[in-house]
Amino acid sequence: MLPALTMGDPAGIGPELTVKAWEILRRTGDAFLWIGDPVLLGEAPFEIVGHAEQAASIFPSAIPVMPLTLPGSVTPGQADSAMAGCVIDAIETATRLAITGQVSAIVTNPISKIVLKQGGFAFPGHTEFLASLCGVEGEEIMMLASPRLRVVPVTVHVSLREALDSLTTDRIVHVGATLAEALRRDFGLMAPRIAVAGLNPHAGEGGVMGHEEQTMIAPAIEAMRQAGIDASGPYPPDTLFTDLARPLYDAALCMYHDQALIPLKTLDMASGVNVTLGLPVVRTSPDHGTAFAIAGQGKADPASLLAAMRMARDLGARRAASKEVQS
Ligand SMILES: NC(=O)C1=CN([C@@H]2O[C@H](COP(=O)(O)OP(=O)(O)OC[C@H]3O[C@@H](n4cnc5c(N)ncnc54)[C@H](O)[C@@H]3O)[C@@H](O)[C@H]2O)C=CC1
Ligand SMILES: NCC(=O)COP(=O)(O)O
Repeated sequence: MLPALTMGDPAGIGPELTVKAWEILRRTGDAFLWIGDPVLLGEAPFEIVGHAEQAASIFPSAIPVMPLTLPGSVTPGQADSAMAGCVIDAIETATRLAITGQVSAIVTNPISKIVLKQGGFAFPGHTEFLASLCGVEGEEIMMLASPRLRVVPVTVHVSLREALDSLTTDRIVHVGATLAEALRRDFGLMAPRIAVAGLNPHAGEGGVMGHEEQTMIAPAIEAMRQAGIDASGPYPPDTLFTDLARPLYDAALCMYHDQALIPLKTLDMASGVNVTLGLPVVRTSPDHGTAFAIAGQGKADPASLLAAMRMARDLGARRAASKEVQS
């Protein structure tokens, strides 16, 4: 089986990345099925398919497309909320194919959150939408993974103020437990080590710079340890991502979005992958966004999308193997 790749925002770099990824992957045989309006593929050869299983044999010579029709023309770099319905359609179709076992994974091209919101979309991003489509709202967890770092933010697409208000010991434990399970099952780490970041400067410095470490985070670490998870911390966030610290853990559990994503994108923007944990299906995505400013100019680097494809393949294979062992 092969993964389904969604078109993402039609005015972003998704279409260009799709063609660039196909040009590279057609030589290695790592096929994908693209879901979108073929008008976005420009001069690249494509072939319409009715079923995902037709895609593999087509892939060496053309991009296999499960077609959708955009409601109007697209100017690269010019976002248009009238496209939202079709963008959402692509995600829904990919999810249906994954849930019904017709594709091995969902790989998503970037969407613009503001454009979709203006188009009436009720979710902050793919992560939450996919959880809803899969019937596991609240279970979804965002991980960003690269060769040098894995990070998981406990709070995701909310303002910093809201993030602080919504952090609880229970939520930290829940996210930590899902992370530990995913590191074992999907990443093949038998005894994963989770480093938990503090929230405040110097991890609170014994309560002088904030109390959340003592009242909320340390109890969560203790609860995880009681459950057999190798969690440690809370560590001062400013030194948790240094070259010396990173080899000491397999994933960093962070308290908010930017605490997690800034170090990852600074270290590894080109090869970072966004993975949604807690879903019944595999979903990966490049770590970057729509990059409207460079769309349609031939400048977009497909490295992160290629890394997302590779990770989808590896995670899908590990999940399939673990299902076989269980049955
Ligand atoms: N998974 C998703 O669907 C994601 C969507 N977004 C959305 O993307 C939109 C734009 O977000 P920004 O914060 O501007 O981040 P961005 O990642 O789109 O762009 C940040 C900078 O990186 C450059 N860049 C990004 N990807 C590149 C690539 N493949 N090759 C060369 N240069 C690249 C851009 O030109 C820009 O200078 C927002 O609406 C955001 O919501 C952001 C992250 C993930
Ligand atoms: N900053 C990461 C991001 O925005 C990814 O969001 P999603 O669309 O994958 O939920």
